[in-house]
Amino acid sequence: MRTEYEGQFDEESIAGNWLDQFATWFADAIEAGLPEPNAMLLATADADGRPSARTVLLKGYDQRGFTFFTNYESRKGRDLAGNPRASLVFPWYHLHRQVIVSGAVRKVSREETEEYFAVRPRGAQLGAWASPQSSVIGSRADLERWWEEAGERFGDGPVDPPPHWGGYLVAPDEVEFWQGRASRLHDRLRFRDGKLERLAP
Ligand SMILES: Cc1cc2nc3c(=O)[nH]c(=O)nc-3n(C[C@H](O)[C@H](O)[C@H](O)COP(=O)(O)O)c2cc1C
Ligand code: PXP
Repeated sequence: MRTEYEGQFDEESIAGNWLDQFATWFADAIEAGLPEPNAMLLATADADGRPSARTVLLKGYDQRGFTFFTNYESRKGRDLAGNPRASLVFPWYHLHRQVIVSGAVRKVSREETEEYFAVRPRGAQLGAWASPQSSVIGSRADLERWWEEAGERFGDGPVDPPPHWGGYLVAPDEVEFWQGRASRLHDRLRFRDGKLERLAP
């Protein structure tokens, strides 16, 4: 398999900062009808440097960075407790683009978690209570029973976020915008320390 990439991206056309450039490319990804344009790979490492990666959904971004929500006691949550740094990759292959972020990670405020949790479908809210994310469990039936039990506990009332569930903010040290080009001579432009740098492909 071999795909030749086409595109052009240069110091003239890139925005003056990572945030504006990300907003432009994210809008392009949505406009292009990519499946789950807000899906991003999240790489973490534990305190011994053992890496792991998985997909999470971007739920917000602004000058501070990129936000996603998860279980704080999951593998990624444990990794981030011991080593609060991460890398994100937006894999927009159909556009021959990727955006790569790396930076420090911190939890968002409880208010921000509550605000987001409130707009999730009730089934997913109960799922957050039911699932001991990343733990080995006995069966699918156990999981469904825990979900039913959570539903019974909350009855018809609102479901609060579990204490072990919430958002993380990845505050970027660097953000790379990668545009595929012919002959593997891709464009790689990176914002770091407020400076724009070009990297070899
Ligand atoms: C498209 C997609 C989006 C996902 N989004 C999230 C998410 O936003 N938060 C989350 O906790 N898990 C999400 N998951 C599940 C994770 O990939 C992963 O299985 C889970 O978080 C457990 O990861 P861990 O054991 O490495 O902590 C998503 C999976 C896919 C395929
Ligand atoms: N938590 C889990 C386990 C998920 O699988 C996902 C998305 O697949 C999410 C959280 C985040 O998405 P949402 O808040 O839209 O359910």
